[in-house]
Amino acid sequence: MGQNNKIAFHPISTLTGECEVPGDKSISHRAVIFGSISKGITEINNFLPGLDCISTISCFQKLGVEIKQKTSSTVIVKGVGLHGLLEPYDVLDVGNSGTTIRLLTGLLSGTKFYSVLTGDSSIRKRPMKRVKEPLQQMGANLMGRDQGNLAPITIIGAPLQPMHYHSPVASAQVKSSILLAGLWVDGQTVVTEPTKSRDHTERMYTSFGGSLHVDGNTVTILGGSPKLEGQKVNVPGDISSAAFLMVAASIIPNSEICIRNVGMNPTRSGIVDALLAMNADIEIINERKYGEELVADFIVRSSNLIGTEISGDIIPRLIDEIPVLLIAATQAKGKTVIRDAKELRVKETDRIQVMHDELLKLGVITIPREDGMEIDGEQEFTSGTIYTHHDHRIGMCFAIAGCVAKGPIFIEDYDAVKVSFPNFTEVMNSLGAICE
Ligand SMILES: O=C(O)C1=C[C@@H](OP(=O)(O)O)[C@@H](O)[C@H](O)C1
Ligand SMILES: C=C(OP(=O)(O)O)C(=O)O
Repeated sequence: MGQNNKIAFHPISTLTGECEVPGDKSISHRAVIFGSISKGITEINNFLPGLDCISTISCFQKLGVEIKQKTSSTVIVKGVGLHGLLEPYDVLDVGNSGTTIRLLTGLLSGTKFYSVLTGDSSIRKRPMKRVKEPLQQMGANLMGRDQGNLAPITIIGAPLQPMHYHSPVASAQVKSSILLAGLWVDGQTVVTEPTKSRDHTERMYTSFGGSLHVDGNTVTILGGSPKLEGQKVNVPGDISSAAFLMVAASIIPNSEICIRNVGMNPTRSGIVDALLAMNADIEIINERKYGEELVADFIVRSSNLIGTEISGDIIPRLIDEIPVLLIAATQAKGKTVIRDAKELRVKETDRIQVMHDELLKLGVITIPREDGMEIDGEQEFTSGTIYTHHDHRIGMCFAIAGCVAKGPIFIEDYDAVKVSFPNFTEVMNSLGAICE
């Protein structure tokens, strides 16, 4: 492990200032995807230059799309149209990105060519059955390890049929994978979810000129190779990245920060609701439309948090923020209970187990459950060393913990944060964090 792959976050007495977080990861992926399958130029501003989104760019370059990063966060895509994608000359490597592998499996299922998708050791453990089964029902010809349930996934493009899929999980990756496959279908593709998951695919498809119908938790798309046109996409700041700063300002005493231009899509804003339920001091100002999305500025001040229960329909609206909510819960008065969040077990890591194990290294006790966790508040972090298991969100959780610990927290494999928040250290430093 290189020297700069381990870092220490030290306790601090205040977090103050103004900042922005980088562009939304989910929206950045989709802007590259829709830009590639549209005709004409797509300009993406405030693109997230995180490793996951760079993986999406590199996959589409191998599929014959010209994509240039004018600056790290300004991307120009020369769209080739759905039928202009070319058989890739090599295996498509999605790196650490679950979104890329699930969405591309759907999109590539309807081509006329052969392609193979793989990724890092975490990706090769993550379930692909959730997209493989519905896509096979549509006629997709997919193979992979463990009877097609694990990457590497081989796709032999095939004609696809209309389908109404009732998804057992509320997953935007499953929904989007099927909808992207549905673009090839002569007829309707319908997806119904148990609870509504993030709807960035639906919003962006519409802004590129596609038409679909949303009725509650059901989305219907009329395929047959729609005519999509390149667009200018302005990506809002990622609320999942802002979540780390919101929790930090809430638990570090004497803090007041302003985070500008944060995405406030209602299918993503569960973190705000959960923190408000915990008595956080969050002021939401300048709420405004931002293309198809909503953004706002957040003022967050320190507060005396109280424990809460987080379960049910809110879970898909804050699934990636649960690890950092656990950090907030350690500093709250009373118990916090997380339920209905079994999905955490199939993310970059098993985030229930990893949070339990790494918190324990710092003297914080939790009770892991199959679908969540129980955690008592008013627990102190001792100084110590934790390991990210190459999960970006785990790394950032413990950076925040270090700010309120009794002594420094050392984070091994810290580079993982580059997956979604490449300038996390710089932003934290600008607000007064001490790390080295
Ligand atoms: O579609 C997306 O961009 C994402 C969907 C979510 O995963 P699931 O669809 O598996 O819930 C989320 O955890 C992931 O970070 C990004
Ligand atoms: C789960 C995540 O992403 P993905 O599924 O795209 O790897 C995440 O960013 O927390």
